[in-house]
Amino acid sequence: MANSKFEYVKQFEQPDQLLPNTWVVVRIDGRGFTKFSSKYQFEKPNDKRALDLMNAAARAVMTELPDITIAYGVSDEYSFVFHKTCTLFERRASKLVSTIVSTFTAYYVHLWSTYFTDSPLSPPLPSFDGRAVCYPSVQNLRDYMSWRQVDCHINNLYNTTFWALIQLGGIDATEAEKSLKGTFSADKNEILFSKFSINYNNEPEIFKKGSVVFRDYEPVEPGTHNVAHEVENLAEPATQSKSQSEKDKKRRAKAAIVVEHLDIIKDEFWDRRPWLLSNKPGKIPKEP
Ligand SMILES: Nc1nc2c(ncn2[C@@H]2O[C@H](COP(=O)(O)OP(=O)(O)OP(=O)(O)O)[C@@H](O)[C@H]2O)c(=O)[nH]1
Ligand SMILES: [Mg+2]
Ligand SMILES: [Mg+2]
Repeated sequence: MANSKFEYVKQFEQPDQLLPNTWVVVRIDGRGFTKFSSKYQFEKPNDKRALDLMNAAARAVMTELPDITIAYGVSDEYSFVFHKTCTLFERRASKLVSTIVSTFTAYYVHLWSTYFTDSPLSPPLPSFDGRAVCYPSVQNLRDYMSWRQVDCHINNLYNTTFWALIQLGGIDATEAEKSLKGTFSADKNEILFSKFSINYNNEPEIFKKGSVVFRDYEPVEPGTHNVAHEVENLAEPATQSKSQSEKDKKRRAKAAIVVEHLDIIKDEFWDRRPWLLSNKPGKIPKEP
């Protein structure tokens, strides 16, 4: 077929393929959620309905995009991790980011009324931005995840203390900010405990640790017969029989996608779930 004289405009499209063999993280973040959360009267500092809604939307994204290995969410943000061998959309950044952002936003709006039963959405509707970043090593990826979880902890400890001072201590925001200026974690723990008898350790895990979403198979008990070994011994994709990889794919599709509030900084989380960062994508433990 002859090209039209307009077709040259295609040349203006720039390639945006992400670096091969790197872990791709797509992080999305709610636009103007300071205002949005006040419009819908989110509870301060944490609104369980809002977090459950974020988690439900993230689960839906992971169900629709089986290439996502793991996701981590806190506040109005979510990070989705693609395996380093992932070739979805030829690793084009704009396709990956826009698909995640629109799928997440669509489910956020669709599921809104399930979590906010008494406040129907009205314009301006919630929207999210997104970006993709490549991490070349497992260590870099884990440091990224740790960075987000540390951020969750620091912000939550601050916000919990700040709002306790206001809601329980009866002081205003300016005074609360002033009394927290220059304080360390230990000081905030002390303020919570001595002034309000709140033991920060007893705060809900979802607030303290954020939410991690992943496909679950039987976790490996440290020091026991190990599925990790089996995962490592599974054949490379090239040598793995077609029927086995088909079976794996089916089990992966059927696997439960769980939302947990666990420490993802320490090794234990990753050691118990070796399929998450395995060199061999989609390799899952053998069935018992
Ligand atoms: N009250 C309340 N507010 C929340 C909750 N989760 C998120 N937020 C609000 O959402 C904001 C998220 O912070 P940012 O993403 O940095 O700020 P933003 O207003 O969304 O601005 P942009 O992301 O730059 O568009 C917080 O500062 C809170 O105001 C919650 O559970 N309760
Ligand atoms: Mg935001
Ligand atoms: Mg944010």
